[in-house]
Amino acid sequence: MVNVKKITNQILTDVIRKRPANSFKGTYGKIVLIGGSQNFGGAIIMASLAAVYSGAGLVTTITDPSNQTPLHDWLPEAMFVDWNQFEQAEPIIKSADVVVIGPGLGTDPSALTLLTKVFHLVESGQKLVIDGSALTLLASNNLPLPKDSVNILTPHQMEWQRVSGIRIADQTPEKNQAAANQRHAIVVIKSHRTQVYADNHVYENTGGTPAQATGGMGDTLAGMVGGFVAQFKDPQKAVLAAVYSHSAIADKLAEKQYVVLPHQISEALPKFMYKHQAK
Ligand SMILES: NC(=O)C1=CN([C@@H]2O[C@H](COP(=O)(O)OP(=O)(O)OC[C@H]3O[C@@H](n4cnc5c(N)ncnc54)[C@H](O)[C@@H]3O)[C@@H](O)[C@H]2O)[C@@H](O)CC1
Ligand SMILES: Nc1ncnc2c1ncn2[C@@H]1O[C@H](COP(=O)(O)OP(=O)(O)O)[C@@H](O)[C@H]1O
Ligand SMILES: [Mg+2]
Repeated sequence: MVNVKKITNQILTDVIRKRPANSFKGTYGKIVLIGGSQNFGGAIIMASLAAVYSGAGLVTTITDPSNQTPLHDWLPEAMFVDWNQFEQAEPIIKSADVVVIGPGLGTDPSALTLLTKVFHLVESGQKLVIDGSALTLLASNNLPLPKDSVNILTPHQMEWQRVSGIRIADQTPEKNQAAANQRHAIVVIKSHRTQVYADNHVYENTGGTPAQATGGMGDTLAGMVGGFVAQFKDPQKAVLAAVYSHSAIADKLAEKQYVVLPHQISEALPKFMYKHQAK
C-alpha cells in the first residue's frame, strides 16, 4: 500500500521565505508562460497573473498577438512576445528559470510545432510546467518528455487518463505513482482532492471547494506552480505549497461567496504569502 501523506499548512512556512533585503527581481526567477490561442487567450492571461502575483521576478508571456492588449490591461508587469516570432521567443525561453506551457495553447498543428520546439530547447537547470493543451498534445503525439529539465505535469483527471492511459476510475495511488515514476516527473493530479506524486512520495491536498469549479482555475494553478518553483529552492516542496495555497485561498473566499473566480485567487496571493511566510 502506498502511504499518502496529507499536505497541511506547515508546508507554507517551510517554503515561503522572508525576502532578503539584499535582493532584486533576478533573485525571484525568470519565468516564461506559453499558451493562449485566439480562443483561449484568457487561460494564459490567468496563468500569467498567477505567476506575477505569486512573486516571480520577471514574467514573459509568449502568446497569440490578439492577446497582447488584454494581457497588458490585466497585467502591465508581464512582457509580451508574439508566438509567431520564434526567433524572438527562443533566447527568452533559453534564459528562463521556469517555462510554463499549455494553458489555452490549443491542439492545432502550430501548437504542436511550438510545443516540440520548446521540448527541444529546455535544458538542465530549467523547470518545465506542462499543463492543459500541452498535456493533451503530449498524449496524442506520444512525445517523450525533455530529458534534462525538472518536469512538472499538472493534469486534471481526464488529462492524466490521456497521458498515462489509466482510466479515471482506475487512478489509484499505486497506479498513478508507477506512471509518475516512469516519467521521472512531478505529477499534480487535479480533482476535488488534488494529489501530488513526486520522487516516490504521494501527497494529498486537504483543502479545496466546489466554488473552484470554474474555467481557468487550473490555468491559475499552473501559473502559481511556475511562480513558486521560480522563487523557492526545492521544486517538490514549492509545488506542494502552490497546490495548498491555491485551495486555501479559495476556501477562505468561499466562506463568503458562492463561486471563486480564478483571478481572485491571484489577487489574494500577495497578502496570503505575506501572512504565511517563514518568520
Ligand atoms: N478562459 C479560457 O481561455 C479557458 C481556457 N481553457 C483551456 O482550454 C483547454 C482545454 O482544457 P479543458 O480542461 O477545458 O478541456 P479538456 O477537453 O482537456 O478536458 C475536459 C474534459 O475532461 C473531463 N474531466 C474529467 N475529470 C475531470 C476533472 N477532474 N477536471 C476537469 N475535467 C475533467 C471533462 O468532463 C471534459 O470532458 C486548455 O488549454 C485549457 O487551458 C480552460 O482552462 C477553460 C478556460
Ligand atoms: N469541487 C472541487 N473541489 C476542489 N477543487 C476543485 C473542484 N473543482 C475544481 N477544483 C480545482 O480547480 C482546478 C481545475 O483545473 P482545470 O480543470 O485544469 O481547470 P482549467 O483548465 O479550466 O483552468 C484544479 O486545481 C482543481 O483541483
Ligand atoms: Mg486545465
